[in-house]
Amino acid sequence: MASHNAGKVAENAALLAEYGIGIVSAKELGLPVPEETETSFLGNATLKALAAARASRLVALADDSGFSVAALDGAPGVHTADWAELPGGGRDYAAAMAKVRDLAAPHADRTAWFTCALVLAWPDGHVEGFEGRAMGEWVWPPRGPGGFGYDPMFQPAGQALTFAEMDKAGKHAISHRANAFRMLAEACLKG
Ligand SMILES: O=c1nc[nH]c2c1ncn2[C@H]1C[C@H](O)[C@@H](COP(=O)(O)OP(=O)(O)OP(=O)(O)O)O1
Ligand SMILES: [Mg+2]
Repeated sequence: MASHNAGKVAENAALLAEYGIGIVSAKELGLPVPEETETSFLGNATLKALAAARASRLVALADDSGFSVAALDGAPGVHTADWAELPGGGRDYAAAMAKVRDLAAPHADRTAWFTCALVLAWPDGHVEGFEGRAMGEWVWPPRGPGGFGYDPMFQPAGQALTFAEMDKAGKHAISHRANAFRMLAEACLKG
């Protein structure tokens, strides 16, 4: 798993476990954190998957994902992690969520969504990519202890709970990550 984010690694591990596939993370293998220089989720996922596959000589799965607000023209989008980054290293998601809220609050439209691009890469350079979304609204104040990242400020369409208030199965039933994973499983894991 070409990721250094424990929340993501856990969610993808649970999705893969249903197919009897175990993972080792790039962090556990001591692989470097690649610079995410592309302008799309699929572009950055491809770059991360290829870097890990070539370095580990294993099939690698990368997950590039982010939070988007309609009133902010899709920001933070591919820069979602950057908005949480602290100058001295580490991340502050409470501050990142507050920044989104401050910029979005003047706008009546509260539409928001998560995107997840999953890319599988083989050591020979072959790649397969899939993108999923979860539509909903941003809410304030943030609610819930579960999930990770921006989950406490996202309420999926038709739901009363935020992603952070749902249990793992509840988030997986409708998440951007599970939606992308369903396509990946259909194309690469079944049969
Ligand atoms: O389900 C989610 N629920 C809440 N927040 C989420 C979710 N999925 C992604 N996110 C946030 C975390 C991070 O701020 C950014 C992804 O950034 P992104 O570069 O793809 O991941 P990352 O740097 O955390 O780990 P890595 O690149 O090593 O896989 O969006
Ligand atoms: Mg990243």
